[in-house]
Amino acid sequence: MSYDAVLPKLAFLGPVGTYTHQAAYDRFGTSVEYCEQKTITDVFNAVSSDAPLALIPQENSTYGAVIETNDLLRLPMTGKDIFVVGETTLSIQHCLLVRRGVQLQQIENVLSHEQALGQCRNFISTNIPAASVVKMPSTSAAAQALLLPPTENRDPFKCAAICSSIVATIFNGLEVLREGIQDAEANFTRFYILSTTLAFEHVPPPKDASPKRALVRLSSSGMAAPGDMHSAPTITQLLIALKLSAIRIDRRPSSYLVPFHDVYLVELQQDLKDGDTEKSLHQAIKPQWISEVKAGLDRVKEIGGEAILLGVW
Ligand SMILES: O=C(O)C(=O)Cc1ccccc1
Repeated sequence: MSYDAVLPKLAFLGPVGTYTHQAAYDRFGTSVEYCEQKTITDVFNAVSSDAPLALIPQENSTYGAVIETNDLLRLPMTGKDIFVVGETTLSIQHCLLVRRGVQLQQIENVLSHEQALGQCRNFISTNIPAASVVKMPSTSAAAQALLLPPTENRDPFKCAAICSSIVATIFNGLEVLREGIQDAEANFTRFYILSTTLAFEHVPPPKDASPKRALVRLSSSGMAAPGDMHSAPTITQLLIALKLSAIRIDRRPSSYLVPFHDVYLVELQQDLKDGDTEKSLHQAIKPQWISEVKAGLDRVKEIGGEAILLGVW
């Protein structure tokens, strides 16, 4: 009789060696089956009853929001339940990776994920100013592209990838030319853990306890025509009605055909109340926090706003 447990599947931005993969492994270790996806959108779309967990990058401490992630979260998730059920942060040190033997002065193209290219802007403009930057779906995919045969458009012996130094140990034939090339010494990326239900059980607790958080999507009513925008609730009115502490706000254009009609992705954090200690907050019961957030969303709806719960952790 076999006691092998069937592990839940976790979708991540692949191939192996991406920062998303490392962040996922730091949190989930061997408790899940890892399923690599080509893009952040593919990761999002992979979340299903077959793969109930996923990890996607959400923001970087130097380059800011991951737009692709915010744009996936801003759309009403019609017909599909995907919730943010946790967050995890990774310290990021980028390296410049090349085909073995390639020198800095030979590099004409620098390939990487948009975030990594943005986090190394000063390094590129100071050290390889003539190089063009090429956006790739992930840092590891950029490294893998260096191993492809030369084409009319791209000679891998004139290219470099920005990625984690771990990638040099995964793919043969590549070497690290420079290390620690990110513009800021302290460089962190925060990832969202996604799941099919708000109360998915297989998320290991974070190493450091943190207060309860939630992610909500707020907007004025999408039915407002351009002329009616003045009567629609403002972001200040929406936040006042919510009556919960907002710790981050990202603004993106809404999917409605009203120019400059925006949605706000608002991260909330549970407040300390009389008698609460930091410790009790960390141990706070999730259903109670969910009720507090839902009551806030109801208050937003009462003043004519749209409010949707995107996650609780
Ligand atoms: O491409 C990767 O490795 C990712 O996981 C996305 C990313 C890129 C750069 C910094 C953080 C996350």
